[in-house]
Amino acid sequence: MNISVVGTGYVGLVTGVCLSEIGHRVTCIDIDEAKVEKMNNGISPIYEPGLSELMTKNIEKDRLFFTTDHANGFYNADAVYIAVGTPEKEDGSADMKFVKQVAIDIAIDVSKDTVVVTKSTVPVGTNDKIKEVIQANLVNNVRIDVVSNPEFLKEGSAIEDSFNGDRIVLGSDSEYAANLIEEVNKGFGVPIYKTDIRSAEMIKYASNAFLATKISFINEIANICDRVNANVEDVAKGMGMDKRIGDKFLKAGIGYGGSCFPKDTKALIQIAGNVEYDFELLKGVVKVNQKQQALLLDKLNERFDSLEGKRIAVLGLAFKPNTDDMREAASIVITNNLIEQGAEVFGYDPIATDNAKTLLSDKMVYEGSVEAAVEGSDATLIITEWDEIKHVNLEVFRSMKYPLVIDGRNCFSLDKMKEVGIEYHSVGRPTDMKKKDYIL
Ligand SMILES: NC(=O)c1ccc[n+]([C@@H]2O[C@H](COP(=O)([O-])OP(=O)(O)OC[C@H]3O[C@@H](n4cnc5c(N)ncnc54)[C@H](O)[C@@H]3O)[C@@H](O)[C@H]2O)c1
Ligand SMILES: O=c1ccn([C@@H]2O[C@H](COP(=O)(O)OP(=O)(O)O[C@H]3O[C@H](CO)[C@@H](O)[C@H](O)[C@H]3O)[C@@H](O)[C@H]2O)c(=O)[nH]1
Repeated sequence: MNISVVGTGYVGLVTGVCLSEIGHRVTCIDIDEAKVEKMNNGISPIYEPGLSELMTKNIEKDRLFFTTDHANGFYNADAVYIAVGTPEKEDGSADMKFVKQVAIDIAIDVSKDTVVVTKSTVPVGTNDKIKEVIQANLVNNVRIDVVSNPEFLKEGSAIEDSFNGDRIVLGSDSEYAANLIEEVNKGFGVPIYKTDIRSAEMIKYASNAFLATKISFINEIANICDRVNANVEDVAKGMGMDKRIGDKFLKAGIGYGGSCFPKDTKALIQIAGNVEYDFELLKGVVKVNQKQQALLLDKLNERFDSLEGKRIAVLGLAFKPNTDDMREAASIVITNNLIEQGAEVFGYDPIATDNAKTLLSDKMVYEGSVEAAVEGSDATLIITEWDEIKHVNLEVFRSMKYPLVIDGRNCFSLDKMKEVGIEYHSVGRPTDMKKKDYIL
């Protein structure tokens, strides 16, 4: 089929590339000229494992195109996918300005019967509004149906998730449109769940809120483990063996970041508030996450009287491994605070440094390797569990002024760190060693 995808961010580009991989003719549209020029030259504007290769392959097969021109991009489209951003507004609600603009673009430029498919995460009721806006501005005499098709991919494994997802959710009030989009997705071989529009929209928010709840829950348990000398990794393993609980998303650390959980939890609180419902549990989840992001700072401040003039190495800046995405990364809160306290901060990330430079303080120093960041530092903080960081030769920490590692992602074995003689603090795992016990 002929498909247009509007927005070529993490969701739009992955969607467009994967739809072309299963045989559709896909045109991706973006208003960002620099991005479109890059993509037309076969370069992916984002880092996502496997994306560049699939992109090049499908451009060469003549079934993947990029343009800034909506009319050209919509030409002959059987379906138009909306994949633009829905960022957080100041009050926590989702900003629909990009989605609204796309609805108007569709109304003006679509020239044949089309199914509009919303991939963006949008508040309950938005797809009905999208249809209203399109109908109110429609230039040509064409039929428009709407399908809510929320996206569940994770950054860093987006391609893998697209072909091996747990489900594809399609919400529509038109049987014809739902069946057409079911047909479009058949090539993914992922189970398809059809429902009404509002339930589909709610499935997305409820799923993200539930996953965020699991993370905040295990982080609270970790904080208690810290105080009672239990090991949260063993606790999570033992809990996860119960199939009703499941073993996923129980990794304790310094909280969730990224472009989705932080904004979607707040948006759901607003969605509930709009119908006078106080979502108390989710408010707690958000509060716990804010507290958790400061955990490494608390541990560091307990350890030093003052951070003034201290050299602190920060390993990992992206919000999670295998992505260059810095949105809502814990590194933002942590490095800003360190710099405010007068520390000199030396950061290293294998991929996200360019994006970090646009977001972090200009007092940050960026190094090209773990070794360079760590050397001569008073403390090393681990923020993102990149493989390169998890598998670093532990001897590297001996090049610090004093080998003190505070790990927000539980990357290293407690026994190994003790054996090598590194003062090591992690999240929810017992540390029985005092400073004097460490080999210098
Ligand atoms: N990032 C994720 O992992 C993820 C996963 C699932 C769902 N989502 C949801 O998907 C949506 C998109 O997220 P993202 O991270 O891909 O966003 P993004 O910010 O990375 O990309 C959005 C793109 O849309 C383009 N755009 C804006 N207005 C446009 C217009 N009128 N016409 C054409 N292009 C336009 C922007 O230039 C940008 O390239 C959001 O609602 C998000 O919540 C994101
Ligand atoms: O056990 C865990 C799992 C994750 N995280 C953190 O949670 C955040 C989000 O991680 P992840 O969910 O893997 O990445 P995202 O790309 O943000 O994906 C989430 O958000 C997307 C956007 O809505 C959804 O599509 C995905 O299904 C959902 O997992 C990151 O900061 C992780 O470090 C933890 O702290 N502990």
